[in-house]
Amino acid sequence: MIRFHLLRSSIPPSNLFNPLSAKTLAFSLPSISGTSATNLRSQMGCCTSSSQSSRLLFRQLFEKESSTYTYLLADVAHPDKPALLVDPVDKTVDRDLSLVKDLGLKLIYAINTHCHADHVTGTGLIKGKVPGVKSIISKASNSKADLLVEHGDKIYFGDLFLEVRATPGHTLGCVTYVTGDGPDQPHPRMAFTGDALLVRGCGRTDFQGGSSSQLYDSVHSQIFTLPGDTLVYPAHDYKGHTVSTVREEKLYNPRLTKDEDTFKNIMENLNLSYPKMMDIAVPANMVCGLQEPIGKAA
Ligand SMILES: N[C@@H](CCC(=O)N[C@@H](CSS)C(=O)NCC(=O)O)C(=O)O
Repeated sequence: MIRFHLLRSSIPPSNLFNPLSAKTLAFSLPSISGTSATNLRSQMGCCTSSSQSSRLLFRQLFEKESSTYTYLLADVAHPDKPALLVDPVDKTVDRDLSLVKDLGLKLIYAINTHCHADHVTGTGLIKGKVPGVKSIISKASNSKADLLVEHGDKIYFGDLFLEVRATPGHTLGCVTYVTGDGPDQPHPRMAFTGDALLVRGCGRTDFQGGSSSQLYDSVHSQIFTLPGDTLVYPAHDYKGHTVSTVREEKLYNPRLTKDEDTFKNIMENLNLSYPKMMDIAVPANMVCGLQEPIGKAA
């Protein structure tokens, strides 16, 4: 048996959020038995990530209709190779699960950065296809999931973890997941920013409880305070970018380098049309995604 746990502990509180009391949610899953996993272990120890960590396997995956990035992370130094997916999309679930299988990983979590408005999360489908996978979203999203996380929580997969940072503004429940700070954790750190911070952009703030003032504060207090070499991995890109760094965005982000009033003005004048899938995606994502492909669900 291997143990997976989500640890609720304090990280430096921001002026936005109350510090949390320590709480651990623990549960067990059967260990994987598989032979190919052992053979793959040594091959996967290097050259799989932009961050230097012998433990981390990292893949960035793309869904082209919604221009969404899904991220696969696993602790390949752990005997069970526990893995998680950040922001899976319903249309690419089979691709993602094939990769997990090929690499001999044990998927334990399907995580969302927020309740998406432009595509249906793959979380519900994944839970139907891989028994034991737990879905995760923020409590502040008011969505359903197996585990509802809050600012300061740590999501462990093997000996690696993601820290939860509340970054509301695009939606009320947006969070950024940041790899741990410690000698055995990936270096540089990696921030999965969802729609809070995009490469040279940011998420819109005109629906789902969005607020440009809140987004400005979230990015400056929770993302721009990370080390400059922290890799920024967004949930979307519409221009072909794949990754940035905190240092780069602090210097060159055309919206967030401005003062707050200018930022608010920019956000009020984006004039974006509503996402085509919004009326389907938001209700589905409130329950962590449809259990059946679109059109077949009751
Ligand atoms: N045309 C797309 C939706 C594009 C869009 O609105 N993207 C969002 C993130 S998904 S809700 C956004 O925040 N964009 C910010 C920007 O500056 O582009 C569709 O119809 O799905």
